[in-house]
Amino acid sequence: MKLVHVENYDEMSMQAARTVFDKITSSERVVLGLATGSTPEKMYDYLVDMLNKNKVDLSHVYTVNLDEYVGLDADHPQSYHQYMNRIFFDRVDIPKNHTFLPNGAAENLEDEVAEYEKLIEELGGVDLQILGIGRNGHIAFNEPGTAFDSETHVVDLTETTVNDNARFFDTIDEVPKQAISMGLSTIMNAKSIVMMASGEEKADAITAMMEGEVDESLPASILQRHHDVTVIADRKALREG
Ligand SMILES: N[C@@H]1[C@@H](O)[C@H](O)[C@@H](COP(=O)(O)O)O[C@@H]1O
Repeated sequence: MKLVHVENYDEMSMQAARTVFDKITSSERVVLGLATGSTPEKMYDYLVDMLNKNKVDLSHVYTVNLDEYVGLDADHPQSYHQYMNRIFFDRVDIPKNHTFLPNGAAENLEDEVAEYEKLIEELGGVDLQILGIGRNGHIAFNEPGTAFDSETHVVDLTETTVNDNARFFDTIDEVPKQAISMGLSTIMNAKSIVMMASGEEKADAITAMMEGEVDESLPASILQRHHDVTVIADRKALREG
């Protein structure tokens, strides 16, 4: 695991955006694994600026998102589909049929998770996976206790995660209690991984991920077994004062 120390959230975002930009502009074809949440927001802003300023042709770019809430239609303002449109897809020219998220409103969720896992394989796998990390060490929506060999699956969200995500919904009752998430083995299949972490609230998870036991109680700890993980973390997430 390579650790990139940065000063603050802004620098973390810029550093991550540069990594994605370099991957896009140095590849004939690239499959990006994309994340949601508040951490990657500024990374997308910087990346959009870089791509548009340099007039980069994006017809060779494919994207698959880590997760989507169950029970929200793709046009629900708080769905990750809409998050991605707002923050990225509506601002750059990646062909719309090259971008994929799980369908959280699928009739048959078990079919949906199997199809999504198959889609990722058919795309040739993820070349560069962007990750955030939850306070409890979850990645995507793989909560503590998720099997390391899990593929794309339906997950029950913990109270911590539901409460953390409540900020995006008007009432706690509206917050979805389940999600479709790439599994931990799905994530580990990515050729390269970049994790972003900013702020004191991520410090325990980051420390445990990098220095703790590789154990299913800390989903992110599986990343210690991956051959190419870069963690871009700011001083507060590293408790460097
Ligand atoms: N599914 C997302 C994760 O992908 C994200 O990493 C996590 C942390 O979110 P934030 O970056 O807002 O702290 O929240 C959610 O659980």
